[in-house]
Amino acid sequence: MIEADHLSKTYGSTLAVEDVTFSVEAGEILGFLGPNGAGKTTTMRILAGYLPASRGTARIAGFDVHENSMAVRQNIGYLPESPPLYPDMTVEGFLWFVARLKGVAAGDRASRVAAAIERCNLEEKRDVLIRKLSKGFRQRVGIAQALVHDPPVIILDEPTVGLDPRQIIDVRNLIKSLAGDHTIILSTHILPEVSMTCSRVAIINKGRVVATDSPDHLMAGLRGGQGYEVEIAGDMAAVEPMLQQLPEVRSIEALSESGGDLAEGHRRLRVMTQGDRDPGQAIAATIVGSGVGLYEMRRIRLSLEEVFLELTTQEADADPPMDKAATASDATAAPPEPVAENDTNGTHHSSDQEES
Ligand SMILES: Nc1ncnc2c1ncn2[C@@H]1O[C@H](COP(=O)(O)OP(=O)(O)OP(=O)(O)O)[C@@H](O)[C@H]1O
Repeated sequence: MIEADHLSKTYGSTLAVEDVTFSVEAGEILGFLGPNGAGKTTTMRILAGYLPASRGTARIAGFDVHENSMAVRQNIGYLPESPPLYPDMTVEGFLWFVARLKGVAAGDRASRVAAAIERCNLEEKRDVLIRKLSKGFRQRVGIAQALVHDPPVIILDEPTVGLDPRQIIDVRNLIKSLAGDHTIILSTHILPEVSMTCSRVAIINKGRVVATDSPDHLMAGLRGGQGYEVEIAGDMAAVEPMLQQLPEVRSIEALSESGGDLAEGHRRLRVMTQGDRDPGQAIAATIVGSGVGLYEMRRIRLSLEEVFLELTTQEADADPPMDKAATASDATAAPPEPVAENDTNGTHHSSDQEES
């Protein structure tokens, strides 16, 4: 439904978007995630037909955004970073106005406006002037204007930016309720937004797409970003070489014992794994088989935030996770601190504005 094919955009000497390729299937919500200046808005504007690409092509519902920009505009609803609202119009008056602009047939306008108002929970604000609305309600009006002609594709540029936490939840729920009936792409720099709202995520950094996958797969698959944390009692030197023999074991790290709650003679290890097969059973059997006591074993994996940091920071590239050749005591290049699996949304204690 949305196809970006080797898109590039330069502004003078600035290469804002470079060779971006991805597609979004009908009914999906794709999160376009990246830090400030990554090229999100530029890509959204190209897809919406508001900005020509320097190279590459994009198609919406089969229409080329450059060659068929009018057809593309009929097929998309676009919410730019700052929604173009008329503050002295009422909510309903504005939506009627937009419906007319978008070419909704006169006989259909009343029902389309009513549907957009209902979908965005704007009934109680129908007759209120837009300038009197809170930021959260204005954002809903922005989404309602994107929906009013019932387009198959919706493009939302940072839809929750500047909203308070309650408003963010409302807008995310609204967006989720639109999936299925519509194909949605939303740009964001907020990690929890994609894990909560999107079925797939494309991570963009410095103009390039560095990964596209479901949030779960990204968290699970990147650089062997999953493994086990185990507590053993006994001789670590006896068990470590045996664990290293398992092909699914990528690295082993002895964790610091400063936690204080470890019994005498107990050690904690982090065993990071690789490949499709889950070696949990083999790890447990190896430990027990080596004559070492196994006291605790729990699955861990990288949070989406850690995946994002790995993909978008050069430091991560310069400082790769310890590989199998390294010894457990040589853990100077350990991977980022994983989180327990039952905290998969444990990305939220970041510096995201949402939390402030
Ligand atoms: N009109 C313009 N003229 C020159 N450079 C631009 C223009 N618009 C964007 N850029 C540059 O292109 C790059 C990508 O900008 P873009 O706005 O697409 O990123 P973004 O990911 O949306 O960032 P943000 O989250 O901060 O809005 C940045 O380096 C930006 O400075």
